[in-house]
Amino acid sequence: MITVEDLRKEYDGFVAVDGSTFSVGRGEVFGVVGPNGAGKTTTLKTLAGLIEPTSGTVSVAGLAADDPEMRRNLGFLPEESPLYEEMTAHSYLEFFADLYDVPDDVADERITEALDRLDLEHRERRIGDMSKGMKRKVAIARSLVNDPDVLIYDEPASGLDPLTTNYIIEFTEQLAAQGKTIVFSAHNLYHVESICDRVIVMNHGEIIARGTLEEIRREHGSTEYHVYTDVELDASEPAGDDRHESVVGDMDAVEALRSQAAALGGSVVDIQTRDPSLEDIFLDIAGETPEQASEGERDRTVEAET
Ligand SMILES: Nc1ncnc2c1ncn2[C@@H]1O[C@H](COP(=O)(O)OP(=O)(O)OP(=O)(O)O)[C@@H](O)[C@H]1O
Repeated sequence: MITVEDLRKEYDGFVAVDGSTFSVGRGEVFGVVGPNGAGKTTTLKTLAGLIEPTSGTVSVAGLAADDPEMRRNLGFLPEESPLYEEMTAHSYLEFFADLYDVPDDVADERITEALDRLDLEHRERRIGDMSKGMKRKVAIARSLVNDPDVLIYDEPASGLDPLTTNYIIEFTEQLAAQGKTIVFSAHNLYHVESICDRVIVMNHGEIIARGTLEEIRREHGSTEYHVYTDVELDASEPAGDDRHESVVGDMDAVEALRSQAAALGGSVVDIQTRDPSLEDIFLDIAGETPEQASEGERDRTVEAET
């Protein structure tokens, strides 16, 4: 559905995206993950035809990203959505449906359905008086007025309270189940873990890992074993109910803990495995946490500006 080949974007000599190649299949939920400044927004805006690449190609459903026909079949949710503060959600969405030449009756039905599904309360309020979460829901509804096959969402759940965040993530899942192709970016890796089929992990403009989460997990990061004993061990931490928790990285170490507990007259009462999170994986690949990478990005930007 989407093909990106050797995409590069420079801003006055500053390389924001450096040779990205990836493809997204029809009906897939594809995550673009990375810390601040990694190049996610630049990548997404290029997919949406809003930024012209310095070099490389982007095609959506066989059309070039700047083809007007492609733009009609795409819904873009910017990271910060400028909304018309004086309008109500409904009139604002009608206005956009009109821009896409959606017939009034179809638009009305589509808008009501989207706002119902998004559970937007107080929809007759002027947008300027709405909360951040409500505004984001209006922006998401806006991305749907033309009933596009492809949705490009830049940080759809960033900066929202956990309840609204979950709502938006679940809604995105429903859109995928309906057959929409969705590309979305996130720096909070947790969101991606729950809904993406495949991801690319970006850092400093480059793709540093790609694949399904399982593939990436297999390749980077390792499973943790949380071993609970009824006696205190050398490196255990109290875990309530007279239990003690030790965290180790492989089964040999688990067996060593079992022997240690037995030597002290105790035993292992529970073992839980924990897969590495994408945060752990990022640290493994990039050698820094996403937060450290963001800091570095700021430094790099300052250097580039001076
Ligand atoms: N118009 C621009 N002019 C100059 N530099 C830019 C411009 N837009 C982005 N950049 C720089 O390009 C790099 C990538 O930015 P981009 O917005 O794509 O990253 P991001 O991963 O989306 O980050 P964030 O999560 O903070 O939005 C950053 O260092 C940014 O400062």
